[in-house]
Amino acid sequence: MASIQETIEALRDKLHHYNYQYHVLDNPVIPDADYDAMLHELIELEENHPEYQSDDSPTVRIGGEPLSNFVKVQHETPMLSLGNAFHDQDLRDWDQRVKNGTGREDVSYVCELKIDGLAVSLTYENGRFVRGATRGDGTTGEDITVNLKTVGSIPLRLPEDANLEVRGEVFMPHGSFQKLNAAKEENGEALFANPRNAAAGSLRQLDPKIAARRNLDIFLYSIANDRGKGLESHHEALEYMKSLNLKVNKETKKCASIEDVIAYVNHWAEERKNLNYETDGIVIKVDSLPLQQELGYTAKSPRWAIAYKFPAEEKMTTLIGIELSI
Ligand SMILES: CC(C)(CNC(=O)c1ccc(Oc2ccccc2)cc1)c1ccc2c(N)nc(N)nc2n1
Repeated sequence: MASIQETIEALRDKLHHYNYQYHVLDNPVIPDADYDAMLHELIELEENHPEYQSDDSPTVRIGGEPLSNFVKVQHETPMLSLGNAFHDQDLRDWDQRVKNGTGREDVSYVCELKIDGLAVSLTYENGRFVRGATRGDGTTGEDITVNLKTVGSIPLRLPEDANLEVRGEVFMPHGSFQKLNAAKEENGEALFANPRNAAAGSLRQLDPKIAARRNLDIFLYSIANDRGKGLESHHEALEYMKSLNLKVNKETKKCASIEDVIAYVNHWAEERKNLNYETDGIVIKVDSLPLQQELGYTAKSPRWAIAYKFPAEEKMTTLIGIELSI
């Protein structure tokens, strides 16, 4: 007969696994009703046995008590911004600067969709999610850990005791955005102008139970401190992140030349309308980490990365109002 503690631990492991399959692999392995039943069984067990409470239990995803304010967080590694490109030629000029800066002709790149959401930083200690923060001004952000714990695609524990900080973009998928605005319309409340504002507004809620209802999602795109992993390329870093159950966008692609990059950019300039989340460009990075180090940084952004910006679409105007809690 398993002890209460063994039962609780086994339930947690199973729920973490089902959560990963559903939110990261987009591959549900049990019906939602079964997941909910197991989650409520765990909630009850934890309530009756507070001595086994754990802050990386799947039950934290429903959100605890509201905060009175957000605590400021200093980023160990600054969250930098990106230089912009608007035309194919800008990308060729940047490629030439990269080649001049490294003395190499054979530079390969990684292309990533630029998600129109909110940049965040996630810190894992001994394989457990211990802190999540907004970008803020790049040096100081806000601790929104309790809200990020409600995002199903953010693992609360990793498959190994890794210590790392990763960066990514939290976003609200189109379907969730439409549902949220329909509910606000129903309640005569001000609508969100776009999914980015809806995601930012949801993460700025002091009550994590509201964030938990907003169906937020995340794509991770860099490791801020790959201590001791000895990774050679950005592509490897992304593979390592995937091996840790971290969600990396599947459209990310390695490109052998800037012409391949331009082909990828022009493909997604059209294709992005078929995605179920907003993008505002493509981020291109030199793949080799040693070449990234050689190129270094300007005051606010890396020389080894650039953002190709898609032309902004005209935005519909909406009433600006105080967001009540839905
Ligand atoms: C490339 C980087 C700017 C992240 N990298 C950093 O922020 C960063 C920060 C300090 C670094 O090293 C330093 C350490 C200490 C001091 C200065 C730099 C290295 C990278 C970036 C920014 C925005 C991105 C975005 N919206 N989408 C995708 N897909 N990728 C993105 N990538």
